[in-house]
Amino acid sequence: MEALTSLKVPFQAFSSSSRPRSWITPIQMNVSTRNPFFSFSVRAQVESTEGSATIAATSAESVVEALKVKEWEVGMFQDEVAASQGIRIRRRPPTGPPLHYVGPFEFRLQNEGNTPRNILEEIVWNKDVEVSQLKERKPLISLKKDLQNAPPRRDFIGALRAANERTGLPGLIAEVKKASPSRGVLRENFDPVEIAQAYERGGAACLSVLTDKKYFKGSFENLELIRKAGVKCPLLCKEFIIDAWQLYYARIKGADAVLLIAAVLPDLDIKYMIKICKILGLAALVEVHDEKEFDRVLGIEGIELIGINNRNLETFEVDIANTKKLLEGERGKIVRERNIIMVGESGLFTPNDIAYVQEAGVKAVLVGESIVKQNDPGKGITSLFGKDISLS
Ligand SMILES: O=P(O)(O)OC[C@@H](O)[C@@H](O)c1c[nH]c2ccccc12
Repeated sequence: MEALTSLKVPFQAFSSSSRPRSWITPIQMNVSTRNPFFSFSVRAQVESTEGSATIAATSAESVVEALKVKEWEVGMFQDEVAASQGIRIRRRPPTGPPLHYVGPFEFRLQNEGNTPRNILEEIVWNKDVEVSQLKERKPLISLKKDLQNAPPRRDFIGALRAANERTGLPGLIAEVKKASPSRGVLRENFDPVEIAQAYERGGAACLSVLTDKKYFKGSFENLELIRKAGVKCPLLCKEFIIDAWQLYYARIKGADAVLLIAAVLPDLDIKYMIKICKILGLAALVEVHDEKEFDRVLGIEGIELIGINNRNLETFEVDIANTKKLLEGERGKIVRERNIIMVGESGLFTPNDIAYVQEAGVKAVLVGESIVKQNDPGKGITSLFGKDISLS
């Protein structure tokens, strides 16, 4: 009997899954080559991004099978935790239980239908694949090294507060957005740097840069280009974040803030990511859409910036009354007591809209469509607020 604890083998090597989500560390391995048969037994610790467990097996096939079963069970457990918090978005398409799974029957039923239930779920499933491929090319260890060369961080929240005090209006986060799944292409002649500079001249406090390619025609290149062009407004990396690896990546590419979507992330993920953001010096804009998400987020310590999305990301319905509804009563009181900056997001087109969400209690707004569509996006800001809010 020999103990092998240093060997780490990606589970991917054994499974048909293309995502290296688990690792096996043999605890004990016993190989016998006595004739006429070759035999072995193994006890191993399985670690995955979702948890860990011990397995025992006596043949190569059963090791593979036991690993598949464990990985599947851990994934199921994660989905259950998310569902218990009211999260409807599943992180990955269900794969179905492994062939020899012996477990509660209802698990089998839950796995039926592996098409996404809505656009947000589709985006998240695609993002999961995209991020695991990026991670293979650039593991966290090498990203951490690149951190030294990341551009200096700027104070995203400070810029919003300052703008609010300077103008008496909500601080503007102006969005560099070429397209969206709900609206299609918003602007054909799209020069991200030109738009960013026009926003800055027009009086934006901060900018939001879409980096998702597939659904929003954005890119990390746009973020980098804007940062390198010398735009001083702090930058929000507008991405679907599902893995802490993306926080490091965003920081290296020049982001000063990131978006965390409560409809996608369970509480523990949000807590963990907020901690990493603090270490990296990134501000976190935590986005909610309904009361339940808002209450979950208010239960998490250390949150300074919360966005209320007026757009339902599952149905695309937009209603700016959502901001008002969520800030009424007790929730609004908690926000004021804790000095949390609230951001009104989406569907804001006119000075009346701005006044309406400001009255509801926001100190900042996030606006894309109405200003990015204008020939001169800087002038778009003036018409959005009904007055010139530029510094000059
Ligand atoms: O273009 P609008 O309606 O002004 O919306 C901007 C912004 O709120 C929206 O792009 C947004 C808010 N939360 C998101 C999450 C993912 C993608 C996009 C978004």
